[in-house]
Formats: sequence, structure tokens, C-alpha cells
Amino acid sequence: MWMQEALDRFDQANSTALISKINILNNLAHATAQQGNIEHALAVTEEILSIDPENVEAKKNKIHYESLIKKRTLVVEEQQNDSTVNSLKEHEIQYVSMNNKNFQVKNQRPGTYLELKSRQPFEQLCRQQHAQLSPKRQATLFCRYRHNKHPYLIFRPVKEEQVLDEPGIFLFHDVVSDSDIEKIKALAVPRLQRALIRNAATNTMTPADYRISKSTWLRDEDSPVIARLSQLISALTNLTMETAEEIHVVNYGVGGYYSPHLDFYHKWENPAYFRKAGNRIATWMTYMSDVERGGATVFPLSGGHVVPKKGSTVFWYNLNASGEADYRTLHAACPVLIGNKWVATKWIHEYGQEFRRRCSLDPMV
Ligand SMILES: O=C(O)CCC(=O)C(=O)O
Ligand SMILES: [Fe+2]
Repeated sequence: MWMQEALDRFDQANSTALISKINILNNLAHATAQQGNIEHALAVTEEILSIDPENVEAKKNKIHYESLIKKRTLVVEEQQNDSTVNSLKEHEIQYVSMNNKNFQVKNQRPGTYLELKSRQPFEQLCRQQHAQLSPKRQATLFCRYRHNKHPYLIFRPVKEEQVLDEPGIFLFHDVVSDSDIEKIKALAVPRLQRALIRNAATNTMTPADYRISKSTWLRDEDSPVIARLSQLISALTNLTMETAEEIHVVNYGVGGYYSPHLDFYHKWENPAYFRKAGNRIATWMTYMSDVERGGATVFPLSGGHVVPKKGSTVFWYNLNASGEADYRTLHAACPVLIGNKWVATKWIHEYGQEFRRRCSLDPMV
């Protein structure tokens, strides 16, 4: 995307510096080939050769891309049991018309969640600036100061804004100071690693293309600033941190995102997980940066859209008061388009909350 943008701007500026246009085209070809769009990569390489017919790298790449396309055509035909595959020459290579300078990138959607109903609303919500709510629903949402009569908050109540009614999603404004944020980031930076997801089939951790970010865990014992954050979470949510997870710090670069998912687990996925602390009853997520463009947290099934604001926190319950999983909490992190996004998440668990969050027999409460 960024290489295409660079190319468009280069053309608009009528620049005559050919060498840098070739650089841009080279990177664009490489990036699109990596995305599996070989026809596009070939078209871009052809353009390089039209500017510089002797470009050695482009000549090599052209042969490479052409052979990839031929191979793929053959495989497809074999799969279709076509027995008349005789000669490679018969296969005409179809690629993007060179008359169209502004190449259309036809990115393929990752197959893993292609079928999921949430895909389209996810992308649509990411393009918006705010939650998708009717005026009637909006009218039920309020702002208030919260202190829970807790000594920690009584002299500095927190600004609470309800963003969504069903499920209830809340924003706590200005709860973590810039200096604490800088300390947390400084602790996290040397430990950040590409996020991993457990592969249930093999029980191993692997990088997943539906979660592009770097992250690490920070414990209360790591620094007073982390212990202070856990104390604040407990005071503001009225929930115990005894059974909660450590703080999960995540950094998304340009293009970083997390596609629609649920924070709670299912018993059948990993029964042992539930024994110590129960399921993830609630999610607390503090934004540790503003994001210039993109990076919102969205709730595709309920229309929620939360714009990251440094120092603010988004909070919601993943389970109903009966302990039933609330599927409406399906959420995602939109791709970061410009800038950088930092969050600090605390997943709060069920055990120990029995006298703190009133339960109900009604699965919908
Ligand atoms: O970064 C976000 O906005 C969401 C992150 C998230 O949902 C998660 O880490 O589970
Ligand atoms: Fe999540």
C-alpha cells in the first residue's frame, strides 16, 4: 500500500529522478509478489524495464515471475484433470494492462476467517470515525465521574464514558499519566517479541497472520509503576487482581492489526486453563499512544468503535453476570495506517469476583 502511495506521489510530483522511481517500483514488485499477486509484480517489473531496458535485476525477476505464473497455470489445469497440457508456450500470461499506471492491488483475504460474518462489518467499522449507533441507542449512553468510594479514587474521580450499550463498553479517560506510560514502554521495549498464537492441533506457539504486533508481559513485581496500574484497575473496576493475568503490552507498527476475536476461551478448547482462575471475565485495555490514522478498537457485531487516546482505557465484560460467554464482545484492532499504537491489557478472571460482581441466573444479564 505504501509503495503504491509513494509511486502515485512520485508521478504527481512529475519528478525526473528516474533512479528513485525504479527503487519504488522494485519495492512495489517485491511487496506484491510476497502477497501472492504475481501478475501485479510482473506488470510492475515490465514498467521498470520500459524505463531501463537493461536493468539486470528486473530482467531476472521478469523471468522468475513468468515461470511462477506458468507453473501455477499448469497446477490449476492438472487439478482440473485437463490431459491436454503439452507445452508451456500454449499458456498465455494474463497480466495487468500496462496502460493503467495506477495498478490495482488485488490482495487476497486471509483464508482463516474469510467465511466469518464479522469480516465485512470489521472492515467497514475500521473506515469510520465513531460508533455505529442509532440516536435512540445513543440516548441511553451517559458520562459520569466514578470513584467507587475507594480511597484511591475519592479525591480524583475518573471520567467514565459509556461508548456502547449492548454489550456495555466503557471508556475511562486520562487514567494513566504520560510519565507512567513512558516508564511502562521503557520496561517493555527490550522484551518485545512478535505475538504468537497457540496452534491447538500441535500445541505449539506460532506467528499468526491475523495478529500482527509485538508484545510482552509485565508483572507487578517488575516495577512500582506496574503494581500501581494493577491497583488502579482494581479500584476502578471493583474486581480483584488476585486471579488476573499479568499486564500484556502490545506495540503495533504501520499495518499492524488484530482481526476479530473473542478474549474468553471455551471449556472444550483447554479445560485445564479454567482450573486456576476461571475464564476471562473482563478486559481492561489502556491506550499508551494516540494513533495518527487507523488503529481503532472495533466491535463488529455491535457497531462499537473506540479511537485510541493516550492515557485512556477501554473496559468491557466478556461474560454475562451468569457466567455465560457474551459473543457480542467480538472485537478487533483495525490496521494502523499512520503512526504507531501501544496498548497495555489486563485480562481479569472469574475466580475471586463472586462478591464483587453480582451474579444472575439470567444468561442475558
Ligand atoms: O489493540 C486493540 O485495540 C485490541 C487488542 C486485543 O483485542 C487483544 O489484545 O486481545
Ligand atoms: Fe482482544
